[in-house]
Formats: sequence, structure tokens, C-alpha cells
Amino acid sequence: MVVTYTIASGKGGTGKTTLSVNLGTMLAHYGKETYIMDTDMGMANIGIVLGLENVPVTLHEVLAGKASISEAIYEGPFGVKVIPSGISLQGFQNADPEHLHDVMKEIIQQCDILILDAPAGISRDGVIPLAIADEVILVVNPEISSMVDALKTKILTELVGGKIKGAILNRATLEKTDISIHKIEEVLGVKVIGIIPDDPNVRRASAYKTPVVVKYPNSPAAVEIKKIAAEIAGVDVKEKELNKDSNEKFLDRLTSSIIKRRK
Ligand SMILES: Nc1ncnc2c1ncn2[C@@H]1O[C@H](COP(=O)(O)OP(=O)(O)OP(=O)(O)O)[C@@H](O)[C@H]1O
Repeated sequence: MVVTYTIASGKGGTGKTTLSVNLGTMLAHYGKETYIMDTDMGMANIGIVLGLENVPVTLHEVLAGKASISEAIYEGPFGVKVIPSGISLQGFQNADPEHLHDVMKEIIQQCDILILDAPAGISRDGVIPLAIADEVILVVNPEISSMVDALKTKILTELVGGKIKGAILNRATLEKTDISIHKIEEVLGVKVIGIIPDDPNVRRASAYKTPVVVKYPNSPAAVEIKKIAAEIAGVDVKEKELNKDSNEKFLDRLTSSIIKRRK
């Protein structure tokens, strides 16, 4: 059965695109036919982070009725399929998000998992990916403003009949001021399904237009993303593949520090 996940947050810059691209890449690596679609049509980033910014056909043209979806599918790392949105404002203006559901129906005929990278903020168009996915994953940073916006996104998702799978804490640090997992779960009323550390390798990898799980597979952020992907894919990934040993101390320290903290 196909599963569609929307990666959302409310607040901008929490790591939605980073997670969409890296989770999608790993899900493909673990044998799932995975598609990533950039539904952030105004501020499209997936094409940029994967070096697909100059492709001739994007989701914009498909939603404007000028191209078919098969023309807008590109191959990414580990065979993940990518449907970028265009970067031109004209293309954005011509695209009709109301057609997104029909496009999605076509794609799910050919894949196991579809990941929708949602736009930040609460807009009419931004609500569509929250409503049409099977499950929404909230990406939060360990700060109050991120939590407040994630809570709004959760409420909005439920209002439009969507379902939340859980939250991923991204850019976690050992700072005492970081919000604890306990607090996140209490405030959002959802489970935290992954903790990804703040890791300079993420930005380093994006300079090479390559996901961190590919460029720096043993970095702390990559290891945690691989764990989340393995869980979603339902595969038992060997510790060697996760490079658990070399990262164990850092990640264990980070996780227990975050879990223990109470605000
Ligand atoms: N775990 C991390 N460690 C360090 N940097 C990170 C991490 N996750 C994301 N970043 C960086 O944070 C910035 C924002 O990430 P990203 O573009 O994925 O966020 P976004 O939520 O998709 O943003 P937008 O709302 O603008 O679409 C990028 O520069 C990215 O490289």
C-alpha cells in the first residue's frame, strides 16, 4: 500500500526540505520506490538542494496544465524520484494547487512512498498537503516559536481531516535552553519519532547539492535520519550501516540530556 507523508512545520527554516530529501533518499536506499514532491510552490527549494534548479519541466508546468507529471519526474540519489517545483515567480503564479490531488493520485500508482515537502506558514495552498497526505510529520526546532507554529499546524491538519504521525526534533543541541522531548510531546500531544542533532555536515553537504546521508553518511545527523527512515521503511538496519559505534556517545548524550530536561 502506498503511504503519503507530508513534512510540515508552520515555521520556516526548521528543516522540512532537508528531511524530505534525506528521508526520501534513504527510503529509496532501503528498497522503497520513493517519490519526493516539492509542494512549497512559492519558495521551492528541493530543486536547488539537489541541483535540479534548471530542469525544463517542474510541478509548476504540470499544475498549469502545460505538461504531464511524467515529464516532471527526475532521478535523485539512490534512485529516489524527485518532482521539483520551479523557482520562477511567473511559474508559481500559473500553477493551480487545486490540481495537486489529481497529480498525487497519478503518482501513487507508481510508488510505495510519496513525500510532500510542505510550505511554511498557514496559507490556503499550504493546507492542501496537510489534508491530502495519509500522515503529517511535524518538524520542530528546540525553541518556543517553532513549537507554537507546529501546534498551529497540528490543529490546522486535524481541522482539514489530516492525521499527524508524530514530530521530529531537528537541530537539537546540548544547550540547556533547548525544549525537552517531554515538553514537545506534552504541548503538541504527539510522539517525537526522531531527534536529529544540529550538525554542520548538513549545510556542508548542501553546498555539494547532495543529501547529507549520501555525502557524509556517518555524520551524526545522517545516522539519525537513517534510523528514522529505517523505522518508516520497516527494515532492520545493521548497526554497522548506521555507524552506531562512532556516534553512539554523542547521540546518547544528546538524547538523554534532551529527555531529562524539563521546562
Ligand atoms: N540538522 C541540521 N543541522 C544543521 N543545519 C541544518 C539541519 N537541518 C537543516 N539545516 C539547515 O537549516 C537551513 C533550513 O533548512 P531547510 O531548508 O531544510 O528548512 P525548511 O523548513 O525546508 O525551510 P523553508 O521553510 O524555507 O522551506 C538550511 O540551511 C539547512 O542546511
